[in-house]
Formats: sequence, C-alpha cells, structure tokens
Amino acid sequence: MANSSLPPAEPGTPVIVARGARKHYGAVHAVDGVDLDIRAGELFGLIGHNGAGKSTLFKMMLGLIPATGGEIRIGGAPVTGRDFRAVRRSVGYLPENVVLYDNLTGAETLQFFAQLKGASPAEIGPILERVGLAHAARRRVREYSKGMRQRLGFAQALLGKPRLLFLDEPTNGLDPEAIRGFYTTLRQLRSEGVTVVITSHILAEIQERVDRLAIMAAGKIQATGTVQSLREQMDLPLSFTVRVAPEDFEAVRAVLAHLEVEAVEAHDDHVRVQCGRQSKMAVIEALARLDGQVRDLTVREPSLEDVFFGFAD
Ligand SMILES: Nc1ncnc2c1ncn2[C@@H]1O[C@H](COP(=O)(O)OP(=O)(O)OP(=O)(O)O)[C@@H](O)[C@H]1O
Repeated sequence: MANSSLPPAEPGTPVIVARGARKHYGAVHAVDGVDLDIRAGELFGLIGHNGAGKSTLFKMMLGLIPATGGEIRIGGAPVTGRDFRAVRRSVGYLPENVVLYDNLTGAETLQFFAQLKGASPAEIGPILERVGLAHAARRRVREYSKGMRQRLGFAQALLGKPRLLFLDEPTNGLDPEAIRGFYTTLRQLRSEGVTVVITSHILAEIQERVDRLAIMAAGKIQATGTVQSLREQMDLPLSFTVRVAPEDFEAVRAVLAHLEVEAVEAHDDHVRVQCGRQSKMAVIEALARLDGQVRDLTVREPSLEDVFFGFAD
C-alpha cells in the first residue's frame, strides 16, 4: 500500500489544483498565471516548446521553488505550507537532468535515495525489476548507457510508493522498445491509483498514451483536454486519402462537388481530400456511392503536432 500522507482520492477528483500560479524571474515570466486541475488516477501530459515553463511549473508543484503569485495545492495542501512536507513523501519526481553518482552501483544509488526519502530498502529489488535494471544492479553507474541512467532516475522516483509522480522528459534517451515498456509501467501504476504528470517533446509518443494533456506556451496554459477534444477545439481539417485509378479521379471530384470540402488534389493513385469535421460523414457517404471505383479509404485526424502548432505558435 502507498504512504498515507497523500490520501487516496476518488478517481477523477482534482488532486493538483493551480490557480493563477506565477513565477517571474525579473522580466522573464516563466510561469504566467496558470490554472490547472489534474485529476486523481490520470496520466496527464504537459507539452510545450523549450522554455515554455514546464520544468518551472513542475518545480512549483513540488514546492521546490516559491511562486511569485497564485496558489498550487496538492491533495488540498498548499505546496508552500507546512502540511505539504507530509504530502511530499507520497510524491515521486524525475527531474529533467537527474543527478547520479558515477561511483555508486545502481542498487547503491537507490539505497542512497531510499535513505533520503525514508523508503524501505526492501523496495529496491522490485523497483529495479520493474524498470528493467535488475541485471545491472551491481554495475557502477559510470558504465550505464544513457537509457539505463534514465531508467535509474525513474527508479528513484518510484521509491516510497508515491501516489503522485512528476516525470520531466522521462523518455529522453530511451529507445522505442524501452519507451513502450516505460508506458506499460505507467499504465500499471495508473491502475494502482497513481496519478502521473509527464512532460515530453515527442508529441507522437505522447498523443496515444495520455488521458489528458495541457499545451503550455510562454508561461501560460493555452489549452487543456483529451487529444480528441483539443483537435475539436482547434477545428483543423480532416484529411482523406481515396485510392482510385486515375481514370476515376473526375468521378471523385463530381460526387464531392456540392459538399463543403476545402481541397481535392489528384496524386498518382489516389485523391487527397481535405474537409472540416462537420462534413466528414457527408464525404464518406458520397464516396460510398463510388463503390467499385474506390479501392480504399483512409481518414487522417490532425496529429497532436498539428494541434500543438495551432495552439502554441
Ligand atoms: N532560475 C532561473 N532564472 C532565470 N530564468 C529562469 C530560471 N529557470 C528558468 N528560467 C527561464 O524561465 C523560462 C521557462 O523555463 P523552463 O525551464 O521552465 O522551460 P521548459 O518548458 O521546461 O523548457 P525545456 O523544454 O527546454 O526544458 C525560460 O525562459 C528560462 O530561461
């Protein structure tokens, strides 16, 4: 069971609440009036350009740097207040650049962090197993690859059975297989009731994996929601690829002629159609009339990258 200092919350109830959170460094408004509700048991993504303010917001949420203004509460406790010390024990944090000691082995590293956190040394073996480092437990960190160091950083964040995890760029340096394994572990943690907040620059990686996300730019949250709801908010066009023989290109144009479509372009063996979401079903119905001529049809939703540039630029 997890520590009781951050009490288990009903899934869906806000566990992190930010209201007007600000951090100014002189003229640099690193975090500039952030309102955010992160719910218990969700896998929440925070994305933004370099310098958008993500790491600063993380550190504020952890109570590591004082705010210039506004308030952040975790489990109801203001992160700058006395009660937060107890809550902090149920929070795991993987900083963007985790500091590791080259002369220690993986197991010794976790012993060191376990002491700092007041976590039981009995957790170390299972955690090393969980992050896929059991085989390297007795090797010195000096000999670790970048991906192994990152796994060890993740392992230290898991000490103390946190109910809330802040992971700043956790997949930095991981290969595709390791990234897949990492997200499997996150889903297991979520099923155990852990709330996970993660930042990443790799939008393709995050878009299918988080429950909700926030897009941050210039210290502000520009949009929050599921990937699908952000797509709908941005109202970017859908893209159809209609595979037809060149002699049928005109037939495609003809059935679409009276519909609201933004573009119809002929390519080697297909026609590319762009339309607003509201026209999607009408376009599908029209193309279905070309049964026999249309060989295949794919509909592409805007990617998170498309949505991101819409909100963050
Ligand atoms: N200690 C500091 N003193 C002065 N400015 C700072 C400090 N920490 C951060 N900043 C500035 O605040 C802004 C936000 O930085 P932050 O590291 O939070 O961005 P980020 O979104 O995490 O970026 P990245 O994706 O590159 O990690 C930047 O302009 C940065 O230069």
